[in-house]
Amino acid sequence: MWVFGYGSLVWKVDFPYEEKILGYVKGYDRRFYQFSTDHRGTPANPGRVVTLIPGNDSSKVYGIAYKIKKSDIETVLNHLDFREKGGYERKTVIFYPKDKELEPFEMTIYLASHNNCNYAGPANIDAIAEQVMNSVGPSGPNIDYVCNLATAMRKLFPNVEDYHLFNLEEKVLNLLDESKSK
Ligand SMILES: N[C@@H](CCC(=O)N[C@@H](CS)C(=O)NCC(=O)O)C(=O)O
Repeated sequence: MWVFGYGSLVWKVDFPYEEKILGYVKGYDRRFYQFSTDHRGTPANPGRVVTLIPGNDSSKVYGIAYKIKKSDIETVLNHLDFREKGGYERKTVIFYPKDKELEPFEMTIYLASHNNCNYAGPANIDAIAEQVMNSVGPSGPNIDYVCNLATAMRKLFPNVEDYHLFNLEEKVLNLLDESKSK
């Protein structure tokens, strides 16, 4: 079994896997449109984390496909179902390896759709940055989530642009600098 990571599963891999492949899924865009009340925020002060929203024919979301050993599947799925309990559901998508020698194949993805209870939806990027700056949850500050993802994506896919992610990272880091200079 394969699982696709496009958010915290890119930089926080707390489950066993036997192989990983870089690549992308088509027809989606990665957006900070999901409230996090159990990892990067609280019910009273939710943070914002990523999900995937329908994009256009040229949309691609890059990430990592992890191959789960047969004997680990039940344990890993139980673990990820709990970790992603804040509104994510398992879906099946086609994964396109970055290595064109490899054929596309089906795999599992955790996706928070627009009708889940924690769906935050679109917002002004400055408002999202403010929310990130002011949110912390059981897994740590929301700013760490944004910066860890941006850093990991730059390292793994140095030639891939993700304006939404890197613009948010820049806004959040600017707010951090301003708060330090006060
Ligand atoms: N399904 C996404 C993960 C989305 C996500 O980041 N989920 C949050 C739940 S709010 C998470 O696991 N956070 C762990 C953390 O913030 O440390 C992926 O494929 O990477």
